[in-house]
Amino acid sequence: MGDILSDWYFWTKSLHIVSVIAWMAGLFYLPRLYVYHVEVVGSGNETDDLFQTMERRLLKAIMNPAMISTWIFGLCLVLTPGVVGWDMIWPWTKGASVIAMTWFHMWLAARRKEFVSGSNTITGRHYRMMNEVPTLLMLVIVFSVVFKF
Ligand code: HEM
Repeated sequence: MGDILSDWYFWTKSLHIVSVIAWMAGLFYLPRLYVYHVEVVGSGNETDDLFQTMERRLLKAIMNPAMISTWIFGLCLVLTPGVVGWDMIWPWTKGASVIAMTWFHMWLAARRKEFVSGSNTITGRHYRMMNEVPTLLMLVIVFSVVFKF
């Protein structure tokens, strides 16, 4: 198993990074859609339906598969011999941040259901603030994997 993962290391890492790019694109864009949905569109009109369609497709067709493949290739990298040293700090800061990023994804998915039922109570300002969460986590993750402190 270890030998196979070592042979495939460059493939796994490339596919991990491609998946991360797709996931992050959605994590940055979906809260922006929510800001416009709350502040400009409102609920119970044709544009509301259009935004709900865009939000559903972004989450289901791009973000969910991208999150799953980021985790699969990321865990393959964790299992590749010599990649992670658990006595270092970086795997722990990265691990905590990817768990937080996954929580943020689930939080966005739960908010989408509120738009569907017309029961959203969160303000545009709150969504703007939440929009900074993936940026902060991305900084911790990238500095962790590159500096490997
Ligand atoms: C979802 C769970 C994740 C796991 C289990 C995971 C795990 C890993 C591991 C073990 C490596 C290998 C480091 C090496 O080859 O030395 C890696 C590389 C990398 N990860 Fe992740 N990762 C995850 C999510 C993320 C996320 C969300 C991002 C970006 C926001 C990210 C960005 C990167 C980058 C840029 C690299 C390449 C670093 C380099 O080669 O210098 N990962 N990941």
